[in-house]
Parts: sequence; C-alpha cells; structure tokens
Amino acid sequence: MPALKADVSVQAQMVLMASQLEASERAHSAGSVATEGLSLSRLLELPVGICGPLDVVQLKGKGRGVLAVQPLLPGQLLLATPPLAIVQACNAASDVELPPPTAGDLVQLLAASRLTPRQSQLLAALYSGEDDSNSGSSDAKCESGESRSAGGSRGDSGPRQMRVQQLLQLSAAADGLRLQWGAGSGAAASTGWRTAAQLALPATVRGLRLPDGRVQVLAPTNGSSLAADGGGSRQQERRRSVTGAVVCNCYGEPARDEALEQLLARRRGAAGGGGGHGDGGGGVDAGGGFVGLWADYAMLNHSCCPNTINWVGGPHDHMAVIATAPIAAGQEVSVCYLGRELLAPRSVRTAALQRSHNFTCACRRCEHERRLGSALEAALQHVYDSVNVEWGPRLGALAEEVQDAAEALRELRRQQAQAQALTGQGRQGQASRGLFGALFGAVGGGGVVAAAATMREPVERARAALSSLSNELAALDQQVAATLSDVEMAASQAAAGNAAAATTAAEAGWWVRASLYDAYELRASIAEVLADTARAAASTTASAPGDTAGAVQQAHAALVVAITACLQAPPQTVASVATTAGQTPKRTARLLQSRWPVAVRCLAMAVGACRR
Ligand SMILES: C[S@@+](CC[C@H](N)C(=O)[O-])C[C@H]1O[C@@H](n2cnc3c(N)ncnc32)[C@H](O)[C@@H]1O
Repeated sequence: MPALKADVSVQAQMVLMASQLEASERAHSAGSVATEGLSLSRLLELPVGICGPLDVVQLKGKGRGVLAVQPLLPGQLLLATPPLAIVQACNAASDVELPPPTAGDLVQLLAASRLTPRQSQLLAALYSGEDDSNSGSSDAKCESGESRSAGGSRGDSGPRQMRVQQLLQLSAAADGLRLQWGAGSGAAASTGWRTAAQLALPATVRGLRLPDGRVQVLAPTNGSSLAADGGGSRQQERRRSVTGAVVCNCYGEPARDEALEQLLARRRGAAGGGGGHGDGGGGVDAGGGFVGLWADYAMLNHSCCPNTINWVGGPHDHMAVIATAPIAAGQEVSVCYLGRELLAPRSVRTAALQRSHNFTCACRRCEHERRLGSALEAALQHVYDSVNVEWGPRLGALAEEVQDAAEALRELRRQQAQAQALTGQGRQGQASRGLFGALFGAVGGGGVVAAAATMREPVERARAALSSLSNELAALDQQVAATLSDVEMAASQAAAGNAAAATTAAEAGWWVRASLYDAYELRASIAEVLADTARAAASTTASAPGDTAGAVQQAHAALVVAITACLQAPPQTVASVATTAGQTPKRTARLLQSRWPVAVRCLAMAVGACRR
C-alpha cells in the first residue's frame, strides 16, 4: 500500500478528494469551519476533527498501524476527533453509584440505532478480531515502522483496505491550517502543522445507559438499523462483527476526568469563550463514566512505552492524542491499552493484553524486560505482588481505622467546645430553668466522657498497627532498592559499548522504576494518613483550654450537679424532665442514644434514684 507523502501536489489532490467525500454529511463536518489559530480547548468545542501528519499502513504482525509522516515533537496534538458512537452513564436519578457503561452497552446502542452508510462503512472497517493479520508475534517490530508489509498482503483488501484509503484521504493536508499549539521548532514548526487536516466526520451515535441497565438512543440517524438489516443469519453475522469491532476498539473511562474538564473550562474562560461543558453538544456530565468508539484512534496500536497520551474531553467528547516523545518520520505512533496496568511488570501486562486484545506485545520495553532474565523479572513481580496483593488491602483496612480515629478526635474537639457551653448553660439553667437546664448541661458533659472513650480505642489500635507496618515498610524499601540496583546493573552490562542499546536500557530503566510506582504510592498514602491523624490530634489538645482531662472533669462536675438536683427535686418534676428529654427533636434524641450513652446511663441512674 502506498504511503502518503506530504508533498504539495499530493496534498492538493488529497484536499480535493477529502472535500468531495460524503457531501451529505458535510454540514456536520469541519469543512466550513476555520480552525486556524484556535487553541485546543476552543477547537474541542467545534464538532470537527483534526488529524496531524499521520499515515495508516499495514504492519507485520499487528494489522494496520499509524506512522508519523514527519518528525513530531512532544506536546504536539496528533489527533482530535469526536466519537463514531458513545454511551454515557446516566447516574442522576440514582443515589447508588452505578457501574460504568460497558462494551455490551455500546453494542446495544449500535444495534438499536439507525446508521448512515458512512457510519456503517466506518464500523465495518474497524478490526473485529477475525483477521489473523493482526495477531501479535514476537517478531513484530513494534515502534520502528520498518516492518511495514508490502501492498496486497492479507488484510489489504475489502472494507479494511477501503478504510485505509479513506483515512489516507482524510488525513491529507489542508494548506494554510495553522494550529496554535505544539508549534515546536525546526522542521516540525515549518511543515508539521501546516499539514494537519480537518476531517469530514460522521455524526455521533449517542446513547445513555439508564440506571435500570437499558440503553436509550439519544442521537439516532436516518440509516438502517441492525435489526432492519436483512433477515436471520445476515443480521446475526453483522451483530457478531459489530460486537467484535466494539470489543477490539472501544475506549472507556469509569468516570469523567473532572480535573481535565475544569482545566479545559478555565482555558475556555481565559480565551474569552463562553459556555460550559455540554453546550451545544452531547458532552457527558462531569463524573459520569462512558464507553465509545473513535474510528481514527482505533487505528493506533499498543505499546508498553507509548509515545503519546490520549484523553476524552470537551462538549463533543473529542479523543485527543498528544505526542509525549519525539517521533521520527516513519516511526510508529502508539498508545497504551492498559490503563493503570501500564505500570505493572511484563508478566502482568502480557496477561492483561492477552485477556483484553488477544495479542502478545513485543515492544522495546517488553523485549528489554524479557532480556533481564527470569530472576530479575521474578524480583520485580515480587515487589509488585507484595504491594498490590498483600500491602494494598492491609493499608486500606488500616487507613480506615486511622481515619476513624482522626474523625473521633475531631468530634471530640467539637464536643469539648459544646460541653463547655452546655455546662455553663447548665449552671445558669439550674438557677433559671431548674432541673432541665442542669440535666441538659450534664448530658453535654457526659458526651465528652463517652466520646473520649470511643475515640481512645481506634487511636490505640491504629497506633499499634502503624508501628508494625513501619517495620515492614522498611523491609519493602530495601527490597525495592536492591531490585532496582540489580536491574540497572544488568541493563548497563547488556548495553556496554553499544550506544543504541544504552539508550534503550536507559529508557526501559525509567519504565522499570515506574513499575514500582505502586510501592511509592503506598508509602505516600501511609504518610498522608499519618499526617491527617497528627493534625486532628494536634487540633484537639490545642483547642481545649482545659484539655481533654479538664473537659472530662467538668463533665463529671456537671453530672454531679444534675444528679444532686434530681435527688432534691420532687418526683413529678424529674418525670417531666425525663419526658421532655425523650421528646427532644430527633437529632438530639439520636445523639443521646448513640453518641452519649454514658450521659444517658447517668441520667437514667439519676432518674431511677429520684424515683426510689
Ligand atoms: C484498536 S486495534 C488497532 C488497529 C489494528 N491493528 C487494525 O488493524 O485495525 C487493536 C488490535 O490491533 C492489534 N494490536 C494492537 N497493538 C498491537 C501490538 N503491539 N502488537 C500486535 N498486535 C497489536 C491487536 O490485534 C488488537 O486487538
């Protein structure tokens, strides 16, 4: 298959071809929108797509893949396209947090929607897991592009080839389009972004996953639905390939990235653009999960040391892909399919990719880790397992205990202040409102006694657990340091005298460090929990003028006043006070029952003593 070269005559031809494409859907495309000089956040507000100087080709052992046509710099935007189809979660009506939408929800949406010929064509052109030209093998040259297969090989005909052609046309240059961001310097600055092209996009098939699990079609179009598409076996066949395409190519997040949304909104604000998230488009509510298909993004293969990052944002749910490393012309542009497991050692990543996409990655990082040898691989795996299988759950339980203790300390602080006020009121109340005022003051004081007692236990437990954990953490630290130094030594021996191998080893070394990230994060969260508890403890002692012991003494004193008053009062008065206490508003009653059991017991004793 011929690769697109970015010379001017080809560009002009391609622009012409692109402009002829899909005239019926042009209204929705970027054709009439000038994007020159727009910032990324403004661009994302438009229902247009942008594709940088990229090329879709066949790669040995991977099926299709995307290559850079020109050198790219870190920070450059490579792709920003709205989805072909997306299902968002509708959690609004439910208090319960619902699971994020799944690939199955997306299949449901596509089956229930009426697709235009263009949408069907794009869907059919996605890899559906049925073509063995995509099966990964250890000889696949993942990031070099040098293993691009010759034209006419398996997988180069039919709808997939059509798709490649289409992408080539759509990725063609639109001269004069200059995007503000990632201008870079040198060759890329003078040529790179002038070749970015606006894409003629199909409208998005949009759905909402309702709390009861059904998928509601939000943006149906006027084509034919799967259900209407022929009878029995043909329909079944189409559904099977749609399911395959969704499973192999969908991208989802369990929650909307709120920080990103805020950042984009701030940038929009700074640029003078009005309109929050969701304006004029179907952007999902911040916080809601989603799953979707982005046809151009779906051409990108995976690498465990990807040279891009990607995210979904803006009112039209653009998928943005940005370079994170210099990418040479002809080098493969890669993304990561793994999420958090990108930080795991090779065995975990391999198993995850087999499970989700049924291929074995042979990227530089995987190869480097494989060459480290089984002993070092096992050491990395051991650190990963001890953090994720053993330490993580233990820390989770411990953090809850310690946080309970911190919460109890804060509550105690609040009650100390309240008790002081109530005790004062109680003393006055005895004079002005008689027994009720005195009892109320006593209850307040008794609360502090109770809170002090309930708080002491979790604090003590947490303290003991933390001291045993700190010994074990020291052991883990040693293990991490020893593993890293062994890995680095093995890498430098392997790379000795070979500059290219040394660069790969240095890069892979960073990833090995990254694969210990969970261990560092665990340390950091322990430190956070400790600091939080220390802050709560400090504010408690500092805030109580008479400290905890003083407050407890005051409470006792108030209780004695109350009991004495009860003993001296006529039985009817005591009975009416008890009734009044029982009729206090719900919140007070709850407090009396749950938080202040000591005070309630004292009150009962006092009332009982009066009755005798
Ligand atoms: C989203 S598609 C990527 C584009 C795909 N190669 C195509 O031809 O349409 C995902 C599929 O590509 C293949 N693939 C992706 N990354 C790969 C890699 N690093 N090595 C081998 N195969 C890969 C797998 O078959 C995977 O299921």
